[in-house]
Amino acid sequence: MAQPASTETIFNKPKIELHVHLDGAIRVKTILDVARRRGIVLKAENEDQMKHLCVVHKPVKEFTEFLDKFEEYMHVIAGDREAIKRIAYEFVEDKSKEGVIYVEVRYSPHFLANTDVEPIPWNQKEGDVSPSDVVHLVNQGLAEGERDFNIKARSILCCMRHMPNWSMEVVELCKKYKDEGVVAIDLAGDESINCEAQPGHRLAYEEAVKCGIHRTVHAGEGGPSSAVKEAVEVLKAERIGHGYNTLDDRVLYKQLLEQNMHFELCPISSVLTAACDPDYTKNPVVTFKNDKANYSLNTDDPLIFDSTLQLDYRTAQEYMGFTEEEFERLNINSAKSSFLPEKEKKELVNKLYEAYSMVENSETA
Ligand SMILES: O=c1[nH]cnc2c1ncn2[C@@H]1O[C@H](CO)[C@@H](O)[C@H]1O
Repeated sequence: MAQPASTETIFNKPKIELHVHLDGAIRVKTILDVARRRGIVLKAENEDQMKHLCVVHKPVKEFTEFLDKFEEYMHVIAGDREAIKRIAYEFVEDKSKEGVIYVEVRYSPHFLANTDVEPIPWNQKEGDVSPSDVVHLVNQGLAEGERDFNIKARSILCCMRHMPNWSMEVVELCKKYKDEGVVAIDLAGDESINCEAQPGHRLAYEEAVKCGIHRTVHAGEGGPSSAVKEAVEVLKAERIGHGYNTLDDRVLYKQLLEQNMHFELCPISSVLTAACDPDYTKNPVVTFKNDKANYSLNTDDPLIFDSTLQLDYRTAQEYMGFTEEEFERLNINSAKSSFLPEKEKKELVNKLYEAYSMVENSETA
């Protein structure tokens, strides 16, 4: 994989990030600290060794090879109240250092729980941290981070493709914690195993529509364009996670461009998960940009890709022809496509106009 040559800071201005997994954005040091405190023996003794276990350096052969990386460390954090709160807090600090002023972070509450979850994930013993406790702990960590680092952080709860039985609980948690910063539901995991959404997912998304919970869906990343169509038409997705393979269906793509559908694009992730061609100049992100689509640029899983938002922006600039103007345009579109209530969204958009010294103009996007 080509690595950008320059080290200068690209687009050193306020940014929005809409697609990043909390459990794919944990500090390596934190994994080691928590393992030590809990007496969990890892295959790694230091940060370098741990990084070696968690990081995908070149495009994987199978998407599952990427998802398997989570197995290296999730059992360390899951079921531990202090650790769950800590990763959320540290996440906000890391994002503030990257110049992000608004972030929507996503995770599966079930993946971090050790009770009231069937099956209990990561070979954990039963404990006392339920999916609901997880959401409350993450909310606390994010709120403390917001206060200390002066950025706004909201969260999205993930259903998992292979666990349709969890999805109704996920939407119930979205409802329960609406006032604590949970803004939407997502469907993540391996699309290729289970491309058509199971009834459990469909029912959860119907409930989300009914209750005014915002919706995004991972689709058209490893899966085909039909998964994107289903996400939009059946699951009523308001944004698409990744969506690269939408481009295979020109009619659908044109329709989504006309609808101003927001695509949550993740350049480095798209190459390392082998969703896209390893040659960045041929990446679908270039087409979305050239067509002036509505999209965001995101890290997805910075721990696993050993990346930062800066690296995604630099890659976009060096290999995909991104300009300062395009970075501004896409961030304004990202703010407009955020799942914030209208008033807060407007404030966020205005903050960007101000930071970019632009006059508000509804034609800009
Ligand atoms: O790029 C991705 N595509 C699909 N699923 C993903 C991706 N990155 C992470 N996860 C999955 O979402 C879960 C909740 O955060 C993660 O545990 C991982 O299994």
